[in-house]
Parts: sequence; C-alpha cells; structure tokens
Amino acid sequence: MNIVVVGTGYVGLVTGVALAHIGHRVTCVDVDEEKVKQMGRGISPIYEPGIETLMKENMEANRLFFTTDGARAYREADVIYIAVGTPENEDGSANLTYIYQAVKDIASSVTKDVIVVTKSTVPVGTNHEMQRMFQQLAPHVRIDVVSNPEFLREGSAIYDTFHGDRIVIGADDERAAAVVAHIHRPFGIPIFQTDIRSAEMIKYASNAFLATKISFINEIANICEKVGADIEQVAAGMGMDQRIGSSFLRAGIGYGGSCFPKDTKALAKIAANIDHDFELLKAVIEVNNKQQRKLIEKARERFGHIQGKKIAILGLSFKPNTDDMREAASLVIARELVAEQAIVVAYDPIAINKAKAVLPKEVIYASHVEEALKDADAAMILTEWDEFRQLDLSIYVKQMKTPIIFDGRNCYALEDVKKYAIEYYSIGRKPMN
Ligand SMILES: NC(=O)c1ccc[n+]([C@@H]2O[C@H](COP(=O)([O-])OP(=O)(O)OC[C@H]3O[C@@H](n4cnc5c(N)ncnc54)[C@H](O)[C@@H]3O)[C@@H](O)[C@H]2O)c1
Ligand SMILES: O=c1ccn([C@@H]2O[C@H](COP(=O)(O)OP(=O)(O)O[C@H]3O[C@H](CO)[C@@H](O)[C@H](O)[C@H]3O)[C@@H](O)[C@H]2O)c(=O)[nH]1
Repeated sequence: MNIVVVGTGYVGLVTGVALAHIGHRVTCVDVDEEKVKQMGRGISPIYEPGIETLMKENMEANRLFFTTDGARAYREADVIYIAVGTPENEDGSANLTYIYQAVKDIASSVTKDVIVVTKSTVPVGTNHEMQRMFQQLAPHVRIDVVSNPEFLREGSAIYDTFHGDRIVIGADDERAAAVVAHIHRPFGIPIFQTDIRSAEMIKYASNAFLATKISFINEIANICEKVGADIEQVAAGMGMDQRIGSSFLRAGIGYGGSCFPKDTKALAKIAANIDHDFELLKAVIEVNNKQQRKLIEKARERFGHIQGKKIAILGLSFKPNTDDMREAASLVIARELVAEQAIVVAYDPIAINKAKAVLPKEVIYASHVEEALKDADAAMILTEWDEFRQLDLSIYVKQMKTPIIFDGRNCYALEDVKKYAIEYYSIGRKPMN
C-alpha cells in the first residue's frame, strides 16, 4: 500500500516514520523546502528522542521518502494522511486554512480512488466539510474521509505511537474504516471505531479533560500553600484511587505546548457556536493563565520589586525532552521579567535556538547551568529537565549571589533542599527559608 503523509511537523513526521517502520511504503510531503532537504539527509527538523535513528533505518530500507512534490505523491497514493497544523485564530477557534489547502492540493492531483485520513485536530464537522469539498472538487474519483485523531505527546512521541492506549477511527464508510484499521494493526494497539463526529469530539474532550486535571490540581496546590498541606502528598494520596488515577496530577506553573492551550480554547468556541457556555472549561483556561504567572507573584512578594535583579531562568521549552516553545510558560515569565527591568539569563539544554526567535531580545543566554546561575539574585525553574532535577544543590549555593530558588515544577524534595542554605519556593508546598 502506498501511503502519503501531508505535513511533516511533530505529528506528520512521527506518523510517517512509524508507519514505515511497521512495513508500509510512506512518502512524506511538506511545502517547506528547507525541512524536506534536511529530512532527505536523515536529519529531523524537530527534537524528538529516537526519531532520527528510526528515520535513517527506514530510509535505508527504502520505505520512507520525503518530497515537496505533493501532486505526484497524491497521484500515486492509496491512502493520504493529513497532519498539517490547525493553529489558533484570534477568537480562539481552530484555523483550518492549512487543512482546506491540503484538501484542494489533493483534489487537484488525484486520478484514482483514495482514502484521506485526518490526523490533525479539527473541530466537529470538519471531516464532513472535507468530504463535501472532495465531492465537489474531484467528482471523477471516490475519496473517503476518515477521522483518526492523534494522541502522542511531544518528547515521548515515538514511544506513544508504538504503545498508545487506543487508536480512534471515525468513519462513515465501513470499507474505508477497515483499510485504516488494517494499516494500524501491526502496532497491536486497541482500535476504537466510531462515527466521524464522535472521533473528532474524542480528541478535544480528551485534551480538555487532561487540562482540567492539571488546573484542578494547581488550584488544590494553591490552597495547600495557604493551609499548610503538601501538594505532592495530596496528589500521591489522591492518585492511589484508581477512579482518579495518578497521572496528570503534577502541580506546577500550568500547561503549555501546541495542544492544550489551543484545543481548550477551540472547544470552548465550538460550544459557544452552539450557544453552550462551557463554564468549566473557561475556568480551566483562566486558572492556567494565572498559574503561568505564579512565580512572578512569588518573586514580587519576596523582593518587593524585581527591577535590576539578576534572574536565572532554567528551562525554556514547554516541557522536557522537546525544543517546542509554543505556549511555553517561559514566554509569559521572560516577557514579564524583562518588562519589570530584571536582568534575565536563560538556559535550556535543547530549546535555546528556538527560544531566541520568540523571547524578548533583552534575554541573555547561558551555555550551561553554572553560567546562568553565576551571581544571580534568584533562579526560576520553568521546565523539569532531568539535568535540573539531578543537579547537585550545592551548585546553587556556590554560583548564586543569593541562593533563592523559585521552582515552578517541584524538581526537588524538601528534605534535600533543607540540607543547604537555600531559600526555596515551590508550588503547593511550604517555603523553605
Ligand atoms: N504536536 C503534537 O504533539 C500534536 C499531537 C496530537 C495532535 N496534534 C495535531 O496535529 C496537527 C499537526 O500538529 P504539529 O504540531 O505536527 O504541526 P506543525 O506545525 O509542527 O507541522 C505542520 C507541518 O505541515 C506543513 N504544511 C502546512 N500546509 C501544508 C500543505 N498544504 N502541504 C504540505 N505540508 C503542509 C508545514 O510546513 C509543517 O511542516 C495539529 O492539528 C495538532 O493540533 C499535534
Ligand atoms: O501532571 C501534569 C502533566 C502535564 N503538565 C503540563 O501540561 C503540558 C502538556 O504536557 P503533555 O500532555 O505531556 O504534552 P503534549 O505534547 O502537549 O501532549 C498533549 O497534547 C497532545 C496534542 O493534542 C496530545 O496528543 C497528548 O495526548 C496530550 O498529552 C506541559 O506544559 C506539561 O508541563 C502539568 O503541568 N502537569
């Protein structure tokens, strides 16, 4: 079977590589010539653990190809996966420009029947609109649209693709659903087949639910700080109840990334469009916006004002093991610190290059942790990279002017911090000073 993947971002590239790895012949199409050139040399344009090894292996086995020539790829395809971006419009709704462009590109090229599988996250009704467009733009062939939302996490995308909890297939046509199920069967992951609209909704509802768990635990953390309870203990005790589950109960400075922020807003907008006021979800979003600024509040409380203070930021990406800066808490925090005329020195093991393009120009970059901490008045930990979790705490004492840590990801056990002359403020736990 000839499979084509449209868009080689986090989802498209991982999907293409994984489908090739289970034996399919896969051509990945992107409009970005530079990216395609890089991938043709076996270089991944994104940082994702394990991806380059799998890319090279499958390219060498002649199963994985990269091209900008979409027209040719679509002509020869049996199944086309769409994995282009669906970013946020100004009003919070999903921007479907790239989706509809891909539909037009495919419709103008295909000469035989084909199945189009939508991996991108799209609002309910979009796959049916795509189906309608195909019927109008390419009436000479049969094109079946299948919804197959993606659930991988950045930083563990390869693992998630091979070990996911479910593969959701939403289809109107049984034959098309069977073909997509057949393609995915080698993964050995349970397949949940449903109608298209439910499949589209499963994706938004799943992300909104996970975001709700995070905002919920963050609110509990905020209360813990005031009543003298410890959020780590509370989350551990809650998580032992299997009805609650222990995952996604890590309190911190909120969720970021390319999905939760935009997908929660898009779902609130989907609801608003049918005159449903999704109050709970709007509160989840509001709590997150406040939570991202928590360390600034703590610093203000501690210092009075932060003008002229040298602040070391440790961690810039929205989570560890990725260089993705989309909606990272560091964007909000660095901007606010710079606006208050603090001196900001930032370090991240992987994301500095991407960060330079989006953080204020006043931010100074360090090439290692010690350099960032040197003579700093305070450190703010924004991403829980292993490098920070495993850092010898004496380094803070040795390097900083005043060893004051604002830890937005609860990287250290309080008993460990207690052994050092460190002032330590974290999330949902008592301060150590
Ligand atoms: N990033 C994630 O972890 C993740 C996980 C699950 C679902 N999703 C969803 O998957 C979709 C893709 O997300 P992403 O983060 O991979 O996006 P991305 O922005 O990283 O990549 C999109 C790619 O599509 C390419 N593209 C755009 N229009 C094209 C066209 N007409 N033809 C060929 N290529 C085209 C772009 O050049 C880009 O390389 C989104 O809907 C997102 O919500 C993302
Ligand atoms: O207990 C937790 C878990 C996560 N986070 C934060 O939540 C954000 C998202 O983390 P994660 O879900 O691990 O990463 P993503 O790559 O954004 O993956 C989410 O978004 C993807 C895109 O839709 C989905 O495919 C995944 O299933 C979904 O987990 C990050 O900022 C994390 O720091 C917390 O604050 N506490």
